[in-house]
Amino acid sequence: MHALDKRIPVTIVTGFLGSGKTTLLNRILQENQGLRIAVIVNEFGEISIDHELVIGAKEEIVELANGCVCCSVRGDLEDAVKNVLERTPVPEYIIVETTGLADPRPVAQTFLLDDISEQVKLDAIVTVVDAEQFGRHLQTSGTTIDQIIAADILLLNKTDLVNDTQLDKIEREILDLNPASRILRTSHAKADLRLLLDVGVFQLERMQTQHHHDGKCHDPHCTHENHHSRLQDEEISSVSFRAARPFDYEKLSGFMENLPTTIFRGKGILWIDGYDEKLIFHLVGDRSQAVAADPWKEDEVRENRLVFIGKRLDSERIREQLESCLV
Ligand SMILES: Nc1nc2c(ncn2[C@@H]2O[C@H](COP(=O)(O)OP(=O)(O)OP(=O)(O)O)[C@@H](O)[C@H]2O)c(=O)[nH]1
Repeated sequence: MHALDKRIPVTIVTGFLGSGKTTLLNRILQENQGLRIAVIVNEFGEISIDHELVIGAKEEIVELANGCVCCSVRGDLEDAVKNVLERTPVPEYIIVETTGLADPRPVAQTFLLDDISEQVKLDAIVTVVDAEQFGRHLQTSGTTIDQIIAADILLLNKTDLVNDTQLDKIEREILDLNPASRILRTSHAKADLRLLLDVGVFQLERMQTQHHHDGKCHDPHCTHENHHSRLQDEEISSVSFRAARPFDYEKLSGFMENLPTTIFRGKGILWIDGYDEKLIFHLVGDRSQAVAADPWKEDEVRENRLVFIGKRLDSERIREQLESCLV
């Protein structure tokens, strides 16, 4: 901590869907066990899943399950920050993980409000970039560009999935958009946390001078409607599915192998017939992964929770198909 400034540092972690934000968050929580970190997560979609995917420090997590992504989150975020500041003992550090579809700048504005900035100082906006999906993400959503432009620090993540030539090319593209950003290359978000936390690199000027590339939302107090309609322009939506019965493994595998290509992110906590463990499911682009987690606890109500995010999704059809995979 800087000796003269006693305010609590805040890091905003942003980055497109599936880029590795929660992976980074878990790394920070695991490696910084001595530090009292409060975490505020905000996710896209009505079903809360992220909460469970963040390891440890559960009681320190405040979740903003607002179903939408955006600017209107500021009111909720303000409340969440105030709530965190009222805790005893007060946290020594705050991390906010935005949804993959959020422009981090309105989130950052919250920390510049007078009553909050007395106690809290914005340390850095950290943007996680998925090196493998970078090109696709740029095409999918203008938000990717917003997130890169807003970054003080960029984590070029998933370096294990692409070669050095590709990484150099992405780095050049990033620097074209944001020449002042610091870029750290990482695999599984393994960054040196000394370069990431409490580094004091947030630049107010960046927020004031650089505006949206698409001509929308120039006002820092931009409205929910504004951002919401932008998502509609981009036709991005989410489909949530919840069921109190288990999935049949074979049927579900068949469904997952034939997902529409317009889905670019999926995640879920799965209850599979015959398995005692929860299965954590991730889909990013066309790469999917299912990992066994802790067993269901005896007093825990078993259920399936899944969310898919993509463009022009036929939600009825996806729900029907999932329904037919249940036992
Ligand atoms: N191969 C590889 N996989 C990674 C890396 N980082 C994260 N992943 C995987 O990518 C998937 C998504 O990671 P998350 O950390 O959940 O991504 P996120 O940005 O929090 O996702 P959203 O909350 O949906 O925006 C998971 O399956 C991770 O295990 C990496 O560097 N390499």
